[in-house]
Amino acid sequence: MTKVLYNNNINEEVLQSKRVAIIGYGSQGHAHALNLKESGFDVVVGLRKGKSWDKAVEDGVEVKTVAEATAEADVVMVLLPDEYQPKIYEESIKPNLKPGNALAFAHGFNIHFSQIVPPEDVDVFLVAPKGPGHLVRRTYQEGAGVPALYGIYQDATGTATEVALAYAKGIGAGRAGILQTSFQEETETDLFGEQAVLCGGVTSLVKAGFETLTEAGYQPEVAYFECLHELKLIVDLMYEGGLAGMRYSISDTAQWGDFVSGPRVVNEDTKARMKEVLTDIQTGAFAKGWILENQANRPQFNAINAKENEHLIEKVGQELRELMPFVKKPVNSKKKEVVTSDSN
Ligand SMILES: NC(=O)C1=CN([C@@H]2O[C@H](COP(=O)(O)OP(=O)(O)OC[C@H]3O[C@@H](n4cnc5c(N)ncnc54)[C@H](OP(=O)(O)O)[C@@H]3O)[C@@H](O)[C@H]2O)C=CC1
Ligand SMILES: CC[C@](O)(C(C)=O)C(=O)O
Ligand SMILES: [Mg+2]
Ligand SMILES: [Mg+2]
Repeated sequence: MTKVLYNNNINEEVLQSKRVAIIGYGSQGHAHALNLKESGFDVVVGLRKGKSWDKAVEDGVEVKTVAEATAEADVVMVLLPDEYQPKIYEESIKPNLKPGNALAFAHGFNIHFSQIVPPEDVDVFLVAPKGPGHLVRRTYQEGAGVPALYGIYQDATGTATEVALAYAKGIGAGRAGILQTSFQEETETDLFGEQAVLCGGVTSLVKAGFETLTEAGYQPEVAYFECLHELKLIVDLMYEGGLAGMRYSISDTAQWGDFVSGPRVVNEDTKARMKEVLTDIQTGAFAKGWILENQANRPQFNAINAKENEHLIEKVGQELRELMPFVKKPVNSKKKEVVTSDSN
C-alpha cells in the first residue's frame, strides 16, 4: 500500500522560521491562511482591494498587495482561480520571487500545462487538499482534517519535501492522511474526479433522476428529497463505512435494486464516456478549451451557469431548505456571478 503520512511522521520545524504568503482568500485561501496561523505559522495574505481583502482584515489576518506579500515571504502559496494565475504570476509574483523561495500550488494545472514557468532557483511544490476549502477550514476547527496530496516539481534548495509536508500538516491534512503524488497525477486525477464523478457526474445523475420523476408527474418536492437531499445522508454512510457500510443501513429491497438497476444506469457505456473525458484531460484538450473559454470572457460558462440556476430543482430546493433551519446556509464568499474581462 502507498505510504500515508500523519502528524506524528512530520517535523514542521523547517516552516517555523519562514514567512508564508497565501495569495488569494477564497475557498482554499481563507482555509490555508487561518489554519496555518492557528497552527502557529507566520502568515501574510496577498490580495487586491475588494471583498476578500475586507474579509481577511475582518478575520484578523495580515493583508498586503500580492507583490508586497510575495516580496516578504519565503513560501508563496498561489490560491487564485486557476484561470487568472498566469497573469497575476507574471505581473506581481514572478518579479518578487527570490532565489531559495518556494512557490506552491493547491492544484497542478498551470505548472503541468506550462501556463506558469517558474525560475530554476526556487522550489516548486503542491499541497492539494482532497476537499473543498470551506471544509478544509470547518474540519480543522472541529479537530479533524481533509486529506491532501503533496508533490515536488522542483527542489532547488534540497528542502522542498520537508517544507511541503510541514505546510500540509499546518493546514490540518496530517490528521486525515498525506500522500505523495506528481504534478501530472494530481492534475489529471483531480480534473477527472471533479468532471466525471464528484461534480459533473453527480449533478448530471441528480438532475436526470429529478427530471425522470417530475416528468412522470410526481411532486417536485418529493423528487428533490429523493434525489438530492437524501444523497448527503447516503454519501455520509459511504464516507464512514464504504459501499458496504452504506448497504448495511439500507433495506435489502434497496440493496437488491442497487445491484440490479444501478448497472442499467451507469454501465460500460458510461465507463467508455468516462475514458473519453480522461483522454481529453490527458491530451490537454480540456485545458486548451478552458483557457480559450476564459480568453473569450466565458460565453459558454456564463450561459450554462445562468440556465442551471433556473432549473426547477434549484427553486424547489431553495424553498425546502429555508424550512430546514438545521441545514447550513451556503458559504457565499465564492463568486459565481457572471465574469467579465474587468473582473480580474
Ligand atoms: N475550491 C476548492 O475547494 C479547491 C481549489 N483548489 C485549487 O485552489 C486554487 C484556488 O481555488 P479557489 O479557492 O476555488 O479560488 P476562489 O475562486 O475561491 O478564490 C479566489 C480568490 O482569489 C482572489 N483574486 C482573484 N483575482 C485576483 C487578483 N487579480 N488579485 C488578487 N486576488 C485575486 C479573490 O479575491 P477577490 O475577492 O478580490 O476577487 C479570492 O480571494 C485553484 O488552484 C484551485 O484549483 C484545490 C482544491 C480544492
Ligand atoms: C471537486 C472539486 C475540486 O477539485 C475540489 C473541491 O477538490 C475543485 O477544484 O474545487
Ligand atoms: Mg479536487
Ligand atoms: Mg479541482
